[in-house]
Amino acid sequence: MAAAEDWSSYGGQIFRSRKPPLLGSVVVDDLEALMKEKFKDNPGPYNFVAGGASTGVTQVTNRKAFNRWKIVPRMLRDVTKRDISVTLFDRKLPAPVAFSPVGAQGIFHEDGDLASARAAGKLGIPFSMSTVASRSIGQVAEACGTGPRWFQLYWPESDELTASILSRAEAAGFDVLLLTLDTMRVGWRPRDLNSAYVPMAHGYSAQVFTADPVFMAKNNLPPTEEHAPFPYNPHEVDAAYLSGDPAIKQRVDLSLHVISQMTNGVFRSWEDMAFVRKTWKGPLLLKGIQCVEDAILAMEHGANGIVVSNHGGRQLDGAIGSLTALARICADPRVRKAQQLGTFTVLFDSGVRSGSDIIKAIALGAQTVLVGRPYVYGLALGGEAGVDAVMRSILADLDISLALSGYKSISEIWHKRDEVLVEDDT
Ligand SMILES: Cc1cc2nc3c(=O)[nH]c(=O)nc-3n(C[C@H](O)[C@H](O)[C@H](O)COP(=O)(O)O)c2cc1C
Ligand SMILES: O=C(O)C(=O)c1ccccc1
Repeated sequence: MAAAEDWSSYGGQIFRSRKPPLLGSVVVDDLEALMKEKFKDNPGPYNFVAGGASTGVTQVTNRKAFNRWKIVPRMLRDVTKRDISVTLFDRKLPAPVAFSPVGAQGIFHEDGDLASARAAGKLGIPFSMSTVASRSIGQVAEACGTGPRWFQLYWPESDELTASILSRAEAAGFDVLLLTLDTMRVGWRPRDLNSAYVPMAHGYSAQVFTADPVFMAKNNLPPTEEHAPFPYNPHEVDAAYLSGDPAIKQRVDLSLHVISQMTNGVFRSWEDMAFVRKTWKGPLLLKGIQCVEDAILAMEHGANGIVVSNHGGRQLDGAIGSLTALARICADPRVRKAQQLGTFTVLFDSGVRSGSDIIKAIALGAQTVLVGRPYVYGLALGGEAGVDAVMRSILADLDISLALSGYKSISEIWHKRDEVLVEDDT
């Protein structure tokens, strides 16, 4: 592992360069607006990433939940030397930060998932590859380089297919599995409905499957590493499909078969978990947990941890804010004890945008947070370099915020919840 980076120096580099930051702003909301502008003639991909479920209230609640807690900074403490690294599953990570799994990245940039995986790998931050990625398992694994590789599973109906995907992910060096539970069917998303656009229907999220021998054998085809092109125009894809263009027709039809395998409205049960637990030997985390009872059930069914998440407010509208759920789950003495013993790991996502957000999540009991939309805006605006810029900004903000709070390390924050935070929703 390289010498610890001084993440806080990122701002100084910008000032010395006398040039605005790479993407024009280091503010996530600005990047969202810049992406909207860039995609104004083809708004589907922007609507897809920026939108939430139904009225959008849970997406807003996720952000508001952070405001319910405030950090109480301490002065005159020796925090010149700090360490924002953490250890997860016996591996040292540079920061308590990972990439959330995001499907269909090929709709945002020509390099798709490869750009994000390369940026993650060079930073040494875990990249979570989605089941509905736009590139194959082998391609993403290579792009991660020496960085940690996590794999996210949307649970296929066929056990044979599940076993095939998991064994290929393991063979490609993915060593942590996130099993997403909150998307047995995709939520009601008005923005996607209004633009009549989802990437699945255009063949941008089937590459894990089209490279899979079991899936392709069921369709009487050989596995392929090919992927859909960029730039693309969904109207051209539709027109080609309707006119019977055989290549496009095959891509879209296979993509529809993928949907019929998962996110298809067939809901699984806790009993079904035994198969995934038996099939995946490494750490297994359940993504989408929002209450204490389900965290305990996760433990009882042999999961090694959870990702407290509401999918960035994209699934159940009106759901509890994810940070509020985190606080309730980690206040439970059984969860806390298992975390301390190292037998259960609690990660968090949905709404993380800044360094202070990360400090709050850690103080409330998360061991690492995942970041979703912010890096996608970086990808859409600047490919690999754009993703790198977004993540470096968040890490710099985290390191500086840790110092200004008067703490030296992430574990100090984790152990001192009552000292670090006060409840105050002004
Ligand atoms: C465009 C997009 C695609 C996503 N695709 C997946 C996916 O394939 N699998 C998954 O488990 N979660 C997926 N998510 C949810 C993220 O993993 C994560 O839970 C969420 O984005 C976190 O909230 P944030 O965007 O506010 O950081 C997706 C989110 C977005 C924005
Ligand atoms: O949009 C999502 O949140 C998501 O999980 C997904 C589902 C299918 C394809 C791409 C992304």
